[in-house]
Amino acid sequence: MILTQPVRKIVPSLPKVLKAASQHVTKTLYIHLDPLAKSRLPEMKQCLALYSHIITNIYSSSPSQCQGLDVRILMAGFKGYSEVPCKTHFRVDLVMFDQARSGHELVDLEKRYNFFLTDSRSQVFLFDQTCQNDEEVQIPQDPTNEKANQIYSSVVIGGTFDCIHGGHKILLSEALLRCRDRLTCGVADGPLLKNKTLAELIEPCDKRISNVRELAVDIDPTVSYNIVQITDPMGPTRWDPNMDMIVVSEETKRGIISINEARREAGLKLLDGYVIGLVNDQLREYEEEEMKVSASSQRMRLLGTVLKPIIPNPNIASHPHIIGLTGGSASGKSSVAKRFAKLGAGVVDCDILGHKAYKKDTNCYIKLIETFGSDIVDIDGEINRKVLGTKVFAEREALQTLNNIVWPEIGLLAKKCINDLAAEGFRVIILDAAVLLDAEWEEFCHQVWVCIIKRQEAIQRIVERDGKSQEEAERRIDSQMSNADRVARANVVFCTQWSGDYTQQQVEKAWATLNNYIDNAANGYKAQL
Ligand SMILES: CC(=O)SCCNC(=O)CCNC(=O)[C@H](O)C(C)(C)COP(=O)(O)OP(=O)(O)OC[C@H]1O[C@@H](n2cnc3c(N)ncnc32)[C@H](O)[C@@H]1OP(=O)(O)O
Repeated sequence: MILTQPVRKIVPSLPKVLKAASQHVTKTLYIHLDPLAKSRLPEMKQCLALYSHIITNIYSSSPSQCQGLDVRILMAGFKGYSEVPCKTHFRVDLVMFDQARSGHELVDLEKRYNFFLTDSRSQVFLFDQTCQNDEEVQIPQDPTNEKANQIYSSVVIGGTFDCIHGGHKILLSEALLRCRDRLTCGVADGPLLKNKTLAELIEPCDKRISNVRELAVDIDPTVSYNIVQITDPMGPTRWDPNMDMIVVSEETKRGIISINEARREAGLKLLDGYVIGLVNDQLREYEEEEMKVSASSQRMRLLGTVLKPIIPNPNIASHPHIIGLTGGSASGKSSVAKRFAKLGAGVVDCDILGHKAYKKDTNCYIKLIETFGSDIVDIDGEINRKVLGTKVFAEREALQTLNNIVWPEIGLLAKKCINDLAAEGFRVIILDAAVLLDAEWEEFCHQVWVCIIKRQEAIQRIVERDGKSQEEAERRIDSQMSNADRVARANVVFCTQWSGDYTQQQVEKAWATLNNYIDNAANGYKAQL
């Protein structure tokens, strides 16, 4: 979409222009500022503040006006190059103008923007003289950002850049607006991610670096990029002499002081700082999510959605649909299974089957006593799980021996339960198994769903629920597979860290998607017949 109206009128008209434009787009909406829109502007200094204002407004209102679209503002128009963005990363199918033009102006515009298009030659004029009655926006003055109006050779930014959102795009654009030659971008990794919400869902650093690069080069191919992994908060600002200015958010502005202290000590030029405000999240529905646009909230919204494509399992019948539900100790797996049961799923609790597997006088029972000694037998003649647990959780090999004895038996019992539930008419069966992935029971399932919880929270739950000491709880968690490894094998992830309502909405989201998936698979099958 080409913004052609005078720049001072762009902001007031944004909600309706963005909404109208988004009706024509399914994936990416590029926004370009026509150079003529800049006519009658005062001096350049004030322009930068106005451009920041326009960019911030577009990115903060686009989530609600252009839901689901990847909105990208091309920097060329704001930096005074009219023809740079002719090679956008994604193909441009349609050119839109924010207002209708007449006569020679139209011919001129058409000529100028034909370069955007590849094979299709469509154009749309969104409004007939959109903003005649709209007020002109006043150029915002920001006394806290003294350096807001300067252009620098080398600019630096930093962040995690997970689930790229409007806040990241504002940070990047504000930096590019003031950057002439080189932009350094530090992408946080390793210890910097330790305390992040749902850190297991953060994309690998390589992927985040390539996402930032792809976006940055797309919106501004005129500068050179130095996009690097950082594992401490200062990254290359600690030693790189070729840096002039840093753009930070309200939350990280104190970082400028420590960076400049380190640079002073190293005898390096101090950095000027430019601070951008935090953007409110217009899509926020739950109080558990942050007020500002944040990757943490974006990750929270991934819970209950399909993160890894579902690959049909040829080893099992397509009906009933079997979900392997697993998670670390105290991850809330069984409570999630109960929620699915209420929605209509059949649940096979492998923990209960485990008890059944070594009931008195069964084969497993005899083998366990032979292997672990008669002291695991309680006065009632049954296996004392606490005693057995103490033996096996203290030693990896002993646990492996126990698993080798009981898993085949639990597996047989689970298959029988699945068949019984299918005969009762359940079309979805949840196989609730604590160590499903260790046992490689994915082969019995159509999908794997995983519950995760922060390590600290799991430890606290084990201490409170099972009466274990802090050390015992830590040992139990550390002896299990990590959340990151579980997530890597999961189609859907849940987290019970917040309120019951927040867990319930994850469960309902997953249930709705699953039922759609099963219906579509069934329809596809019928269509093939
Ligand atoms: C493939 C499967 O997932 S089958 C279901 C899991 N069961 C098994 O693997 C059978 C072997 N385990 C057992 O017999 C028992 O768990 C025992 C004897 C080791 C301990 O019994 P208990 O003291 O009653 O503890 P409990 O059964 O509640 O297990 C405690 C935690 O250990 C974990 N755990 C259970 N079995 C195993 C195992 N084989 N390997 C590693 N961790 C395990 C679970 O995460 C469980 O945590 P949770 O209840 O918070 O989810």
